[in-house]
Parts: sequence; structure tokens; C-alpha cells
Amino acid sequence: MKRGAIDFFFAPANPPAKKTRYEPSTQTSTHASYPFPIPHLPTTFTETLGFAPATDGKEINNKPDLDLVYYQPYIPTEIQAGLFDFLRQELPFYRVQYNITRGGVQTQVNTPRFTTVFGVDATSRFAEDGTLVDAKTGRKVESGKYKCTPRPLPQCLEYLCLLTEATTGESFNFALVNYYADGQDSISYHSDDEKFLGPNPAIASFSLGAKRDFLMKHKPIAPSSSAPIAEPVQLKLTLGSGDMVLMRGKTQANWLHSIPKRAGVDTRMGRINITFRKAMIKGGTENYHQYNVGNGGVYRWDATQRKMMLRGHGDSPLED
Ligand SMILES: O=C(O)CCC(=O)C(=O)O
Ligand SMILES: [Fe+2]
Repeated sequence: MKRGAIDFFFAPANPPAKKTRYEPSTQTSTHASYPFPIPHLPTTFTETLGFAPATDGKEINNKPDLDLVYYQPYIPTEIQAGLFDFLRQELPFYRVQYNITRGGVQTQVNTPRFTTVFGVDATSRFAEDGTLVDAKTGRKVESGKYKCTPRPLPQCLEYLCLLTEATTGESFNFALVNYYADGQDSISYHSDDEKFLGPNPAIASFSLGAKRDFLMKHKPIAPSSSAPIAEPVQLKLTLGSGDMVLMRGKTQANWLHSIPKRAGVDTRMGRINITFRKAMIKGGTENYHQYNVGNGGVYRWDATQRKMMLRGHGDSPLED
């Protein structure tokens, strides 16, 4: 029977397949530490990234100790959605659990988002063949140096890192990635002021996917008898897909930032955050690995079920 225009309108013969917003590259980044190979950026993305930053950065330094550069957006519009899909699909993610002891009481912390990390601190670098060598001497790093197995940046993040270095004039050796599955995933107020980053660290922070509020507040200032009680100094940036915020100077030493939980329509969508940072010493590599990879199972995006699915456990590498 012939289908009329009305039938076509109301009942498509096959539900439309979800459009893939990128054409995967056949080349991959591989490393003994990766649970599966990670495809290179599609060439359409690398070509379009030639036009990044898509806008000039705006300096935000009108509050005490604050030094930001806000690119709204940095990633060109045409590839924002595709790059989000690509990274969500192709990176390994973790849901890290760890214990903290406060006042002699141990409690388990469930990190309220998916995380992953690539990079090694400035005392080491990866040689062409993927082995770790001493940054100064070029000699092979002894196997016991790190408690974890550092992972090199895959080409897809290395490319974005190099671009970010060129834009900002800063240098980075780490990419930390957060995936907030929905509005219930979050990061609580903190500052990225660890000693292993050195003084006045620069951190470039990318957003892809759902819009989320990025809240900043000045760290408490010890009250002095002469000064009047100051209003808390705060700031809200609503980060959209493709945006980048460079935090630098005295920002980390004096400000806290967070992505609070949110209810509402857009918050059913996922959001990816990538931060590029520079760790100076071994402790930075171990800290980032512990809190962003941990020792639980690896998750990968399942395009059919449209959620992160547990793919394997522990450090045992998976075949793709
Ligand atoms: O998701 C964000 O925009 C912020 C992430 C963050 O602050 C962090 O990973 O340290
Ligand atoms: Fe942070």
C-alpha cells in the first residue's frame, strides 16, 4: 500500500537514526595505560580548530585578586556539538571513590561526576615510543618512580592543548576531563591551588555540551577590627558549549569555584569540562591519577543506551 503524505508525517517507516555529529578517524592513539585505543580528532575538527579562538578573550579582573580571560566561545560553533559527542564517546571515564578521615572518622567519598586524566608532571616526559623518560637527562624513568602508570595525552587532547598554549602563552602538561551526566553531577567549592602546581598556576578550562553555572567566591578574609564586615565577593559565569575560561595570577590562591547541582530542562543533558594544567612534581601526577582515574572500573559511553556503561574493572587493559 502506498503511504500518503499524512502517513509520512505521523509515522516514519523507520525512526530516524540519531545523526552522528562526527566522522571518526581511522587513526588512533594507543598506549599500554589506555583501556582502549582513542581515535584521533576527525580532520574536519582539526581544520575548523584553525579558526580558534572563535572570539577574543575578555579579561575579567575587576574584583580583588581575580584574573580571568573568558572566551565566549573559544571552539567554533560548527564543531561544538560534534566535539562534545566525540570526547564523550571516545574517552575512558571513571567514577572515583576514595576515603577521607576527618576527626578520626573515615568516610567514603563518591565523586559526583565522571572523570579521567592524561599527562605527566614536568620531571618526566613521554618518549616517541610511549615510555617515560627523565625530562632533563632523557634517560628511562625507573619503574618504581610513580605509584600509578601515567598516561600520555591522546592526540585529540594534545591538539587542543597545543592550541590553548599558543592562545594563552602558558604551558601545560595535564588534561583533566569531567563528564557531568546531568544536573545532579557537580563539583563542590574548591580551588586548584595545590603546591605541586607552583605559585600562581594558570588553568585553562573548556566547556562542551549543556550550559552550567560556574560560581566563584573569594576565600574568607580574616576580619580585622578596623575594616567593616565586607559583603562576600562572588561571581557567576554561565558557561556554554565551546566556552573557555583561563584562570591565572592570584585567582587560585584567593578564590574558590564550583559547578553546583541544578534542576531543570537543560540539566538532563551532559556536559564535558576539560582543564589544562601544569604540574611541576611527581606528587601532582600521583594525586591527579588517584582522584581522576582511581582503582575502580572503566566506563565508556554507550550510544544505544545513551549512558556511561561499566566496561571492565581495575587496571586490567580491555580489548576494544
Ligand atoms: O567543570 C568545570 O567547569 C570546573 C571543573 C573544576 O573546577 C575542576 O575540575 O577542578
Ligand atoms: Fe577546579
